[in-house]
Amino acid sequence: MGGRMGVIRRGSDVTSHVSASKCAAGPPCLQHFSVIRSIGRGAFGKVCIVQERKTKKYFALKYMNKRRCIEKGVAANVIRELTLLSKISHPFIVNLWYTFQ
Ligand SMILES: Nc1ncnc2c1ncn2[C@@H]1O[C@H](COP(=O)(O)OP(=O)(O)OP(=O)(O)O)[C@@H](O)[C@H]1O
Repeated sequence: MGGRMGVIRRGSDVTSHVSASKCAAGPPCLQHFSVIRSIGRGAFGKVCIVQERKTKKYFALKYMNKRRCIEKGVAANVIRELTLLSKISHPFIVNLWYTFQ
């Protein structure tokens, strides 16, 4: 997905996610998921439910336009959020499962 990055989260109400043959065994990428439907929108990204082709589990995928984040001066904030989420495990905070771009 050129110019965009995806963040895979697993939320309390969205639990479960592919494998396009070429990258089935590789690192997570958009081709590993089927997009089900849009569920939300934030200041710099959109969120949709996706299903992992291999496991059939559903996740919330947040995707954003990298150029727009840079132009608006929020890239550092996005990276800070990702860094924090990757270290946090709490029942009241969405868990970060994968990131890719
Ligand atoms: N894991 C999730 N499960 C269900 N819905 C979600 C999940 N993550 C995000 N959403 C929905 O998508 C919306 C946008 O989320 P997003 O994280 O992009 O923005 P935000 O945190 O609300 O605001 P900001 O853009 O300022 O960070 C949320 O308000 C929520 O409705």
